[in-house]
Amino acid sequence: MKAVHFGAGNIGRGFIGETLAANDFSIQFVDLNETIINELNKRHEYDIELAAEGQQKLHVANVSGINNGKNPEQVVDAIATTDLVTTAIGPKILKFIAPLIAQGITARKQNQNLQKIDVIACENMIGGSQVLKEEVYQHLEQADQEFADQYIGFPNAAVDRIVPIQKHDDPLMVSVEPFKEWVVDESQMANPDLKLKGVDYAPDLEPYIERKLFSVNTGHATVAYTGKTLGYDNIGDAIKDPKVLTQLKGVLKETGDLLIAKWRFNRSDHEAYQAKIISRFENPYISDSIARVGRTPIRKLGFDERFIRPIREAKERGLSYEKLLETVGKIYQFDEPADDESVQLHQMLQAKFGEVVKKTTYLTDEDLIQEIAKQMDSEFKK
Ligand SMILES: NC(=O)c1ccc[n+]([C@@H]2O[C@H](COP(=O)([O-])OP(=O)(O)OC[C@H]3O[C@@H](n4cnc5c(N)ncnc54)[C@H](O)[C@@H]3O)[C@@H](O)[C@H]2O)c1
Ligand SMILES: O=P(O)(O)OC[C@@H](O)[C@@H](O)[C@H](O)[C@H](O)CO
Repeated sequence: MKAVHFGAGNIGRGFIGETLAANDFSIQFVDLNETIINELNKRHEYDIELAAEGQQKLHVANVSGINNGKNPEQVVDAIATTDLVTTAIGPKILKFIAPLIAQGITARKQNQNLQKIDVIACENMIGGSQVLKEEVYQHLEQADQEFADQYIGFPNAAVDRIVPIQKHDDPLMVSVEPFKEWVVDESQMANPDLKLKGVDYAPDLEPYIERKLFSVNTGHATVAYTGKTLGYDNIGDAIKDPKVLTQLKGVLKETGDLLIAKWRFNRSDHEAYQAKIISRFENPYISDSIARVGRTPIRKLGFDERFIRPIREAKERGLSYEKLLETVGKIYQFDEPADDESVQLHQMLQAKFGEVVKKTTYLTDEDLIQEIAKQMDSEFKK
């Protein structure tokens, strides 16, 4: 079996690669990073280290790389004959790889390749694969869209494993936490016969992606933004501060109450899920920077993202969202000169806070906009 995977970065090599290799796939990684691509083509293998006692090593073999900046035609050829396409490249990058995926689909039609395949976006976002589908369809003629409707699936997915930024002499080596969870929406698959071991298939992904995004990622971002305002640089140090831990627990209580009300999760199971998340953030074998976890703050303030969506839905249901709101106020203070969105956000702060809230969150609820603006004001006065 063959897979084409876009994004040979942390989660790409550290989780998707591991899973595909364990299912006997050969993997063609697509990336712009010349060093990584050259190493993949030189060695055709790499190691993963588990960030836990014993630091067990896992081996991934049968891999190669394509630089899509230099050899886009090789990516099209690879998609034309592959059994699966996956991505872990970042939500904002999906639209840039969509033309290549579209050309690959067109090539499959021209070659009369009627094997059904799925394209799975493994990004931290709601509806990632369907968003990618919309981008891909913009580059397909009507007849090619009809072909894709029949033979290409775009099932949404939720992927959970903490993989920090890597610092090793070996550029392919990747250290990952032992925990991992990958769930795919079975109802959206074109080829449901191809099931991977190590992946869960759900009839409806929404409860799983919301539980993951609004627990792991809302919680993680809360540690990052609260920790940053208190002068910390990494997650492990920040979470040791009782103020950060209290804020995290407060936020998880609010998203937990919402998730339980909305999806009927069992409360004690959900509390165990939350406790596990806190212990994962405390993992002493991982050094994860606040710069990484807080990256792209404007994206994280999005309408359907990890803070604004639970706030909107908690408000609709008359549930508390006070701690979420407090954390949102801190996001606007996130100052990371190497992060383009952080720099942009700071430039936006010249305008009235209400205007900044509208531009970043796309909220139209005036009361909520003013609540957030007031929170920003009080955070900036601290
Ligand atoms: N790291 C984690 O803990 C984790 C866990 C779950 C999900 N995710 C999600 O996975 C995605 C990737 O995150 P990551 O942490 O692995 O990031 P990363 O920066 O380590 O990896 C992204 C890779 O994409 C490549 N890339 C960027 N633009 C490209 C382009 N136009 N064409 C080809 N390659 C390009 C980069 O060179 C990089 O190797 C994000 O959506 C993230 O939210 C990350
Ligand atoms: O990747 P982001 O920027 O959406 O979020 C940063 C981290 O919270 C995230 O990468 C987590 O480590 C990951 O989602 C854990 O599964």
